[in-house]
Amino acid sequence: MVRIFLTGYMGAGKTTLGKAFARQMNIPFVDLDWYIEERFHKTVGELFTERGETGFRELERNMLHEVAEFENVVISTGGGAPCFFDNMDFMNRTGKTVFLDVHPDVLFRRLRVAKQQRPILQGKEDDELKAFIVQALEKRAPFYHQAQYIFNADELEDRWQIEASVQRLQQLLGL
Ligand SMILES: Nc1ncnc2c1ncn2[C@@H]1O[C@H](COP(=O)(O)OP(=O)(O)O)[C@@H](O)[C@H]1O
Ligand SMILES: O=C(O)C1=C[C@@H](OP(=O)(O)O)[C@@H](O)[C@H](O)C1
Ligand SMILES: [Mg+2]
Repeated sequence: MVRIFLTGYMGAGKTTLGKAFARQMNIPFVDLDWYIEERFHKTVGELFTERGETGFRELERNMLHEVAEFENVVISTGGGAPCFFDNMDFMNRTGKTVFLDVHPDVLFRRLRVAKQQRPILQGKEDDELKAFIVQALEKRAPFYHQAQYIFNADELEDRWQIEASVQRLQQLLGL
């Protein structure tokens, strides 16, 4: 039985790599944000607005516990999930955890064109976004570094890079 949790900052490629990796492994893929959106019939942005971040983090934890019941699955978590409650411990107990480590410059490049869907980043100008990413990474690093595996995910820009990353991840996990 394999249960793999992909963690890392927004834009690290958890969703992109998780999906491709699950396909290669021929097992189901669950993206925690998508799971939440389907369960609640609302976007992550709407849930943030309605419940505030505190309310979102509570339901995120509950949904994490729900998806961790699945067997033979690749789960991409939201970037904040490992940093609240005992979520990181919980994931380490129930599966293999991977931190997708990406250079802040790469995160910035990816996120400046994809910040709209991410409530925490909305409305930030480039300079502010860059500084915000660097600061947030510093705060979150102690949580991310509790993962059992660290994987460099700087190169996910096209189909070939994604495929190469999938192979590398399989090797890292010995699968
Ligand atoms: N197929 C792709 N080709 C090029 N860039 C992509 C592709 N998929 C994702 N990206 C870029 O990589 C970023 C990270 O994607 P995503 O998987 O959503 O990260 P995460 O789930 O960790 O937040 C995206 O915001 C986008 O900029
Ligand atoms: O880092 C965060 O706090 C968040 C990351 C998002 O997921 P992605 O990392 O998949 O963008 C999503 O859960 C929410 O917008 C909050
Ligand atoms: Mg994602």
